[in-house]
Amino acid sequence: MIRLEGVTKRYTPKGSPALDDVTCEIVRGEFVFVVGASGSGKSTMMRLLTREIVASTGTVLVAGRDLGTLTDRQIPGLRREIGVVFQDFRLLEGKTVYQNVAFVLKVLGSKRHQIKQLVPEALDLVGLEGKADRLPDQLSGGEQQRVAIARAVVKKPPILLADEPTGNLDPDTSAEIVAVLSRINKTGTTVAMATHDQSIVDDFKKRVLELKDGVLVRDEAHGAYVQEIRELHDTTRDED
Ligand SMILES: Nc1ncnc2c1ncn2[C@@H]1O[C@H](COP(=O)(O)OP(=O)(O)OP(=O)(O)O)[C@@H](O)[C@H]1O
Repeated sequence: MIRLEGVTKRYTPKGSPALDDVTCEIVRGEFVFVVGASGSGKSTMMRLLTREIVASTGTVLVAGRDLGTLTDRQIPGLRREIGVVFQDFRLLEGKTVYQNVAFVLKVLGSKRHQIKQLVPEALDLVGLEGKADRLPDQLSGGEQQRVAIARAVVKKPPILLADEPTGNLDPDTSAEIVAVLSRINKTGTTVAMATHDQSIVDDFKKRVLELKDGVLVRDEAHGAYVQEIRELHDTTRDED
């Protein structure tokens, strides 16, 4: 579904790499947290996957496409396969919740009857039933992020990328948002979420990819935000 092979990204030819020789694979249906300090390369990884930026070296494969050889005309096809959610919800302020979500389908050329079916389905999935006619400024931050998630998944993409989706939310609301992402993952969507929210990562116990200065330093199933010292002791004991 997603595969990085020896991927390095430099924003400037002589600068240090934002991603440094990263190799990893995310298979269909997985939920992965990408963690690391500010500047470690999380957003860079997300932006490579949507072909917003291109790798300096290495191969990025997404939904069966090699993004290094993708032509400009093939980019819309890639973007149909990927829903994206950001920290700053990026909603259209003058449009209602319903219109914000329907807008994506209109741009894609969906028929009216499809829009009428798919938008309420997406709003139900994120727990926004009954709020379709509100404007974004009549919603809480958590509700606005739910709209952004509904908008990302209404076209039923196989992949959902979320870049710090809880960065503007309080801890309880953050947990609700990740629960929504987890529910979407259970419908079969592959989810990758960049975050530096330690309690979220520790509570949800998903696969963790950790970046440090652009290097992938950890890839752990059911991981915590920080690698536990206890595990290191256990490993040492196992080796005795
Ligand atoms: N457009 C750009 N031009 C030049 N350097 C950039 C650009 N975008 C990011 N960088 C640099 O690349 C490195 C990785 O940045 P990136 O935004 O991927 O990190 P991050 O882990 O997402 O950080 P944060 O958690 O603060 O969003 C940083 O050193 C950053 O300064």
